[in-house]
Formats: sequence, C-alpha cells, structure tokens
Amino acid sequence: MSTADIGLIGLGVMGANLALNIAEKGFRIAVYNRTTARTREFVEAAGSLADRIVPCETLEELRDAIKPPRPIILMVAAGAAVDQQIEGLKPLLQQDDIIIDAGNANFHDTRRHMNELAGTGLQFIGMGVSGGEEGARHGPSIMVGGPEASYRRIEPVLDAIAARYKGEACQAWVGPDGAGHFVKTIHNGIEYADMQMIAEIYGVLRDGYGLSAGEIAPIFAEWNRGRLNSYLIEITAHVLSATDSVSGEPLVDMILDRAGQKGTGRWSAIESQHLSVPATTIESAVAARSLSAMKTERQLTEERFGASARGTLAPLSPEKLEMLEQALFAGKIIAYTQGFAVMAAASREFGWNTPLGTVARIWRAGCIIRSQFLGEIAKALDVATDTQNLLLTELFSGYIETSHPHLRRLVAESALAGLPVPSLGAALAHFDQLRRGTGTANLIQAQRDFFGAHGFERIDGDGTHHGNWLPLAGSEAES
Ligand SMILES: NC(=O)C1=CN([C@@H]2O[C@H](COP(=O)(O)OP(=O)(O)OC[C@H]3O[C@@H](n4cnc5c(N)ncnc54)[C@H](OP(=O)(O)O)[C@@H]3O)[C@@H](O)[C@H]2O)C=CC1
Ligand SMILES: O=C(CO)[C@H](O)[C@H](O)COP(=O)(O)O
Repeated sequence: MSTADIGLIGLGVMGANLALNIAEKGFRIAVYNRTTARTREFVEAAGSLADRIVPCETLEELRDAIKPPRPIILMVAAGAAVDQQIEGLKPLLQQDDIIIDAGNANFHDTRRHMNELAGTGLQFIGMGVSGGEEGARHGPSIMVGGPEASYRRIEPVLDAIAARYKGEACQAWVGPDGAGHFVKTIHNGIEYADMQMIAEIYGVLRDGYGLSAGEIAPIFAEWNRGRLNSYLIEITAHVLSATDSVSGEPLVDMILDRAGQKGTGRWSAIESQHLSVPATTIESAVAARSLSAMKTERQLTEERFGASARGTLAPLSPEKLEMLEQALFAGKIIAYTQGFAVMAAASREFGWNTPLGTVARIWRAGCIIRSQFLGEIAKALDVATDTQNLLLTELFSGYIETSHPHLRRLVAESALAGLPVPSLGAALAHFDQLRRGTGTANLIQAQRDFFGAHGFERIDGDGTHHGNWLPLAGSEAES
C-alpha cells in the first residue's frame, strides 16, 4: 500500500541522516539502497523512528510505497550513480513524480537530466544540501533549483528538516534549471578558500612563530568570539586541541599533510573561468590541495632549496595577533566577494534570477560555511540595489578599508620569510588589481596586436585600431 509521503535512495552518510531527519519531522519515508544489507541495518538502528520508515528492496517496491505524485530524493555518489538511478526510475514513475538529486552534482549534469526528462511528465530538481552528517540529521542548509512549482510541492518537507536561523528555515528556491547545484558548488568553492586561508594562518603561526597546536588552538577559539565567528573557525580550534590516543601528540600533527578533493572546488574555479569572473582565492585553494597531494615532490624540493627555519617570525606580539586576525578577515571578505560575483554572473548568464541575499540568509545556519558574517552579507546585499559587488557595499567597503593593510603586511612578511600564503596572497592581489582604475592591460593589448594583429581600443576614441609597429631589428629576439 502507498503510505509514504516521500522516498529516498542512498542510505550512505548523508542519505541515512536525511531520512532520519525527515522521519523525525513526522513524514513517512520509503527508503532504498543499492546494497540491501545497508537498508536493513538502517531500519534496525532507527529506533522509534522505524515506524515511519518503509524499507524497500527494489525500486518497484519503493515506487509502490510512495503516495503519487511521488517525490523521490537521490542521495548517492554524484555522477554515474545518479545517471543509473534515474535510468532505473524512469520507466517506473508516472506523470508529475519528482526526482530530486540532493548530492553534490555538477550543474551541467543537472541541466542534462532536466533536458532528458523534458516531455516525459517527470519533474527534476537539483538540490544542494550542506551541513555534513550532523547537518543532514538535525538541520542542513538546502539550496533548491528546478521548476518552482515542483519546489513548492516539496517545500513543507524541506521547511521542516532545514536548519533554523532565529526561527527562519535555511532552505530556499534559488532559481530554475541548475541553479541549486550551481549555488551549492560555489558554497563549496568558498568553503575551499575559507579553509585554505585558515590553514595558511595556522601555517604562519606554526612555522613562522613556532607555536604548537595547543598554543594555536586558543587563538582560534578567541577569534571565534569576534568578527571571524564561524563554524570553520570553531572546528579549527577544536581540531587543534585534540590529542592522538596512540602517540599522545596533538592529533593534527599526526595527520598527513595531503588533502583530498571530490570536485566541487575545482568546478567552482572552472565555472568562474567560463564566466570570466575571477575567483582567484578559490582557484588558489584548489591548487593548494593539488600541491598538498604532491608530497614526494615537495619533500625533494625542500631538500634541494630548503625551507625557512621554524620560528623565524617569533616572537608573537598582540599587534601581530591583531594583524593575523584582520588579515584573515580581509581575505575572507575578498573570497566571499569573488564567490558571490560568480553566482551573480551565472544568474545573468542562465537567466536564473538567483536571489543572492536569500542565498546568504540560508547559509547563516546548517551549512559548513555558516557564520555571523553571512548575516552581514545578507544585510549588505538587501540594501545594495545598485551593485552585487560586496566590496562596493557600504558595510564591506568599511571593513576592507580597515583590514586590508593588515593583509598586506601579513602577505609581505610571509613572502619575505618564505611562508606560503597562496589564497591570502591571491585575495590581496585581487583587491589591488580591482582598485586600480588604470591597469596594465594596455601593454597586453599592444603585445597581442603586435604578434597577432588582434587590434586594440584607444583611450581617446571608439573603434578597433592597429599599431604602426616597426618590425623587430635583427634575429637575436627570434626564438
Ligand atoms: N558527506 C558529506 O559531508 C556530504 C556529501 N554530500 C554529497 O551527498 C552525496 C552522498 O554522499 P555520502 O552520503 O557522503 O556518500 P556515502 O559514500 O556515504 O554513500 C554513498 C551512497 O551512494 C550509493 N551509491 C554509490 N554508487 C551507487 C550506484 N552506482 N548506484 C546506486 N547507489 C550508489 C551507495 O550505495 P551502496 O551502499 O550500495 O554502496 C551509498 O548509499 C554525494 O553526492 C556527496 O558529494 C553533500 C554534502 C555533504
Ligand atoms: O559538500 C560538502 C560540504 O559542504 C562535502 O563535505 C564535500 O565532500 C566537501 O568537498 P571536498 O570533499 O572536495 O572537500
């Protein structure tokens, strides 16, 4: 008998917790997992919530368990697994059933699924979910893209399960088409930049000032009480104070300095390039993860060229601590400015009309980049009718004015000491380039015209022009 309000496929970390969250909010949910044993284990561990869970061992059983028209959430590995599940569901579902891909999909795949399902009567939603295991279980941030009418049908469930910020549910429809997965991708891109900048400051404190993990932890804990207050700063302080039960050393010192990545950071950088919107803090964070994976190469290069001695910047004074905190704040402002600019450009390019203030609001709780800072972004975007450039809003222009001299000092001192700060450096370079009304691309244009007759614009008139370049003398400049 069809009794379930909604279905869910994929009982991994995210799917299992999301299913429990949905059941806890009073909805009856039918669940299916490719590996059947996992479905059984899930229901056995569900306790009193098991009464609202209908375990299914085939997709047909899942279909029959849900009241039509059926909403079915896919929470499986992004890519081929999503393709396979959609192919499996297609012949089984009926008019107006909705397939909701809630994984970290590439928005191009989401658009492809929508096109492939067009005309079948089936609806498709691409939905970003953030908050990890804990968020999925007790309240994630949810970014929905696709037909608005389909969103409205599942809104009561999303509203019930989402995180709350001062009573407001952190879920919203952010546009048609692939808008939901695009916004989630950029959320993760910003997450990469935020994490990388925090790691750079940790590196300066550890290698430049010679502090131990135990000495750095309270610094982040203190910063979490101020303008940097955020989940990522909070977990950084927590992580740095953890002890390894095997060695008795700080756990962070026992972890290999090689970070993985699943794709969303890279996609953010790629899409920013496609849109011609610089997101250099994100790009450098992605590159830093790639470089982190090149452990042997880094060790060989250190053997050949050496690394600066630990503690070269010591001692750490209150002024230096202020510099580090303000530098991180300035870097964060630039990273979020870049991320929001990429979303604004995608919204224009694809006609999504994505409400960026709303995006900031639904990121205030539940997601990995949640912070008080996002509340300020929401306020700034709400009043800034003439610009989506955060740096030009009254609030953030004031913040960056105060904090960028600290970022400059931090980047300069780190460079002189040989300490890598790629994302903070990228943030500073972006700011300096952006605030220079007259840049240096006149020379680039001249070079392009010289070697390729690409033409250039003049400062004193319209049209495309060519230079009366003299040929190179002699052959010494030839390659
Ligand atoms: N972990 C996190 O913090 C977050 C993850 N996400 C995204 O959520 C999605 C799920 O992630 P997560 O729960 O962590 O992943 P897990 O690895 O914990 O679970 C993966 C799930 O996908 C299923 N699966 C894998 N391949 C296939 C396939 N070919 N056909 C059918 N089912 C398949 C697995 O089934 P089986 O048991 O049979 O292997 C399992 O249920 C991903 O897109 C991820 O990027 C989003 C936000 C946060
Ligand atoms: O979506 C997430 C958080 O928002 C996931 O944790 C995702 O896996 C993070 O990306 P990566 O694994 O590449 O660090």
